[in-house]
Amino acid sequence: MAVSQTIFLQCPSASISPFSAPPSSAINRVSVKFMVSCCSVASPVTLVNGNVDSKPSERNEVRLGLPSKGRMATDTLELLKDCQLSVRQVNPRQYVAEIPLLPNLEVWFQRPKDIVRKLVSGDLDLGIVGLDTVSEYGQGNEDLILVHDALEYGDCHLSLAIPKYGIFENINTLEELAQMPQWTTERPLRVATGFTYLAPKFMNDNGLKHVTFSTADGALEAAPAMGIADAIVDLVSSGTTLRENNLKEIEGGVIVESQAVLVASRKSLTLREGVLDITHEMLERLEAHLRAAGQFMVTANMRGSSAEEVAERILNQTSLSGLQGPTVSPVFCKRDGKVTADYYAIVICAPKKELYKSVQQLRAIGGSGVLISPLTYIFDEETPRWRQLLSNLGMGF
Ligand SMILES: Nc1ncnc2c1ncn2[C@@H]1O[C@H](COP(=O)(O)OP(=O)(O)OP(=O)(O)O)[C@@H](O)[C@H]1O
Ligand SMILES: O=P(O)(O)OC[C@H]1O[C@H](OP(=O)(O)OP(=O)(O)O)[C@H](O)[C@@H]1O
Ligand SMILES: [Mg+2]
Repeated sequence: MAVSQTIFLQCPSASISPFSAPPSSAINRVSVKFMVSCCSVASPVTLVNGNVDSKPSERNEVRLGLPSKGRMATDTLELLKDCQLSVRQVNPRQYVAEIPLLPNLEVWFQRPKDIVRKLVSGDLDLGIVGLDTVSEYGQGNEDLILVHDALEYGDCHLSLAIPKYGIFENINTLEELAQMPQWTTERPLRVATGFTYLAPKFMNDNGLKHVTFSTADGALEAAPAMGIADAIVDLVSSGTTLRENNLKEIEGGVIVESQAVLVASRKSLTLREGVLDITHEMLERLEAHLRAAGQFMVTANMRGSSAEEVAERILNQTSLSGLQGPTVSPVFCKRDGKVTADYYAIVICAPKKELYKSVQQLRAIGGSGVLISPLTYIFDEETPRWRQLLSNLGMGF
């Protein structure tokens, strides 16, 4: 079923029509009508995202969408490489690639918003993008499932920001902004944003009544100083751009906390052969890698009278207890013709952040020859996210 959202663009600034979201489960193809009302005649144009056919596309390959450019692109390829899922791309302008370790998988490089649109239209099965993009372009569509919701890069948040000066000087919360007497039907709060779904929805959900929106593709932070808008809704990560443009965030103004996520189409997971298996392998590798990324493996030698005695010394130190306690093994040598163990080799995992503290504690209890090595994976028992995914798909047990 095709669903339409009508956006009215006016010149010189645009105002987005009252936000009306279709029931999310009903969307499998989103068509957008732009009513261009700055010209003398309003002319509706219907655009369709992705597959124009109503049948699911017949293909045997599983398709993964990865960001083709922007700040997510390199980090995504790096993460996959760290999971031994290196992407082989013949040249940077070729948009299809492969992951040799996952046969039957095609990688398609796309702009992040197009990845989400193509998941919804059924032209992709899996994708890696920011949660902000999933929320904005997925519009709550129930066909989109977050397989991994925290890939630990691309951190930012979508936030409402207002000037630090003028009538906003003493406004520090969303509630205070909403209660300002200035906003009326004739003179609404003007918000500039590229997030034309989430921003109106947020304002609506929070009871801000007199609001209009204008949209632009970038450098939104300039809009208040240019007199085009009173406030902006945009992504913030370090906060530098807001600061440099004399803008501030306010309490209650965060719309989405975002980072990179692995997202899939429910239909693909349940109906397309091979999607679930590839998703399982990707999820296992991602989880095992991300767990390992925060830890180092530490080995050391320690003099002792028995493995238990050495273990006890280690366990008495809070930052040395490892994942499931330390591994302690005797180091044998021959003395006076007798095989004995005066030393024990110990292996622990130490959080990267506490590495130096761990080394100091090891030394303090007699550790020597301390070796530190990076970890590639920590595979635990079945990942909780896999169980959650199966139960979400109605396949749980
Ligand atoms: N400081 C940041 N600003 C914007 N996005 C960020 C930031 N930090 C992380 N991200 C994440 O990176 C994603 C891609 O942003 P980026 O600006 O690189 O590409 P884009 O917005 O698709 O392209 P363009 O800005 O050229 O339109 C965002 O959707 C968001 O999830
Ligand atoms: O909090 P900060 O670390 O300063 O980052 C936030 C800025 O980064 C993004 O812009 P981008 O660099 O993508 O440029 P754009 O406006 O052209 O999209 C975003 O739209 C903000 O403007
Ligand atoms: Mg950008």
